[in-house]
Amino acid sequence: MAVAELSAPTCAKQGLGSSQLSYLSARTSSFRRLSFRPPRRTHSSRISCSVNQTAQTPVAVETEVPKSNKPECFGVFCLTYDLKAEEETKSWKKLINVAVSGAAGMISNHLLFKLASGQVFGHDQPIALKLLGSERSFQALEGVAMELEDSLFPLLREVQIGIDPYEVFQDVEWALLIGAKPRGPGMERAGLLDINGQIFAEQGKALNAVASRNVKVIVVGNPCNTNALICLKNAPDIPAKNFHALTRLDENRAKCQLALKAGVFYDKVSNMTIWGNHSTTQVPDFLNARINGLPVKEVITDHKWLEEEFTENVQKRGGVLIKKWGRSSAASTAVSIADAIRSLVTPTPEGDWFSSGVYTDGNPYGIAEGIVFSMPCRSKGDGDYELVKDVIFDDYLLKRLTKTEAELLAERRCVAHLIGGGVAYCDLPEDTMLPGEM
Ligand SMILES: NC(=O)C1=CN([C@@H]2O[C@H](COP(=O)(O)OP(=O)(O)OC[C@H]3O[C@@H](n4cnc5c(N)ncnc54)[C@H](OP(=O)(O)O)[C@@H]3O)[C@@H](O)[C@H]2O)C=CC1
Ligand SMILES: O=C([O-])CC(=O)C(=O)O
Repeated sequence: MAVAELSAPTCAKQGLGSSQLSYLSARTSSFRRLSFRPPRRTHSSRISCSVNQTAQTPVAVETEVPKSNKPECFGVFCLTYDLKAEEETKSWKKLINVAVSGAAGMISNHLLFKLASGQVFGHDQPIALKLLGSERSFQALEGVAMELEDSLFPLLREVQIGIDPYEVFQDVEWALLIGAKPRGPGMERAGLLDINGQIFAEQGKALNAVASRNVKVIVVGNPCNTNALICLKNAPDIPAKNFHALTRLDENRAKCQLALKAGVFYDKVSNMTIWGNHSTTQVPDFLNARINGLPVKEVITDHKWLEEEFTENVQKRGGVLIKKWGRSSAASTAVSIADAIRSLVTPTPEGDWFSSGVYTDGNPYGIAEGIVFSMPCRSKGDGDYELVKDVIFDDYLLKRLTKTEAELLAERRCVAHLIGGGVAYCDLPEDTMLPGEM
């Protein structure tokens, strides 16, 4: 049976019972997933919805809301408008589909509103948000969708909520994978890797089956490097290069610390690389970074501070913040996800670069292949990136790189069963920690 026959809700009247319809739809989806994969839809067949009712003419909205062809639209987003006609008149770009997992979580609560406002993809870029939650979070997800409705963002054309990645990831061009289980008391890191690994293996398979062939994936849920590795290994039809683990928050933290020490505003700090794992072995590279265009070591002459205090402050910033806040960084993480996306969709300023955790195959630095490792990247603004070649290394940096590389190789051994690598063997270094675990 086709998706539309099974669950397409006749869209509820605005504000009346729409969330119940969406909820039922999502619940049936989770059953359907066992035996059915929905066929891929083409972009040209999609009719989109709008919240900006004054700026356009609805196709037919009177007392009865027309039937939507979207099986899992939410509330006001089920109203049917002819986006194409409007796009032409307003010279907007083609609608993009962006999936967000863990959409009812804290980071998403900041990020979704940035995405919908146009701050991230641009003010001429209409967007469809596809929110992935779970049975556990479904009500909260409805609450998020209601807040998005009430925000009246002109660029937000669709909101879908669901619990089945095979439906939510349909045709997505960006997948922001934030949802992950936090490490609980007494839980071994190997246990965390395994539990979250299962989530990212399933999501990789779903992306492989239904997402755009050129989908860009940013993995935020921890441990994000190895989760990204699991995800890409389970999505063999999508270029491995398209997968990122978020280390932009670490880059931003490092810039802030250097600016503080040098007594300059943080926009004067550039060329900041975070190497390696998003963990306490990460390496904030003060050898190649610059302040006001000068090497950091020329501006900050206290090299002991750079090697010890600065490095540790960045590595452990997440943990310190958790102690203060009682929860992990959410707002600044959302900002850094926005930064990471913008760095891929706008050209990198001449001479500068940004950090991202990317697949190491073919890297020019001699880092082991087959892992996801944060490295310096530059983009032409087309969603793709190149690794930066003109970086230098010294003994201190090389020693640190070896340590974070060893940690990622150990994490990879631990999840071998999830990446087609045979039997898992977990021998993680004892001091392996997420930034938030300090
Ligand atoms: N890379 C980085 O720089 C950073 C990464 N992080 C990581 O981002 C992730 C999300 O953080 P945040 O939004 O603050 O977390 P929240 O706890 O607010 O939300 C996490 C979401 O993950 C989902 N989840 C998936 N599986 C489970 C599970 N088994 N148990 C509980 N929740 C689960 C839940 O959504 P649902 O029920 O819908 O699945 C939940 O809403 C975490 O892994 C965190 O460590 C945080 C800061 C920085
Ligand atoms: O460990 C966490 O959840 C928080 C985290 O990654 C960070 O703050 O960098």
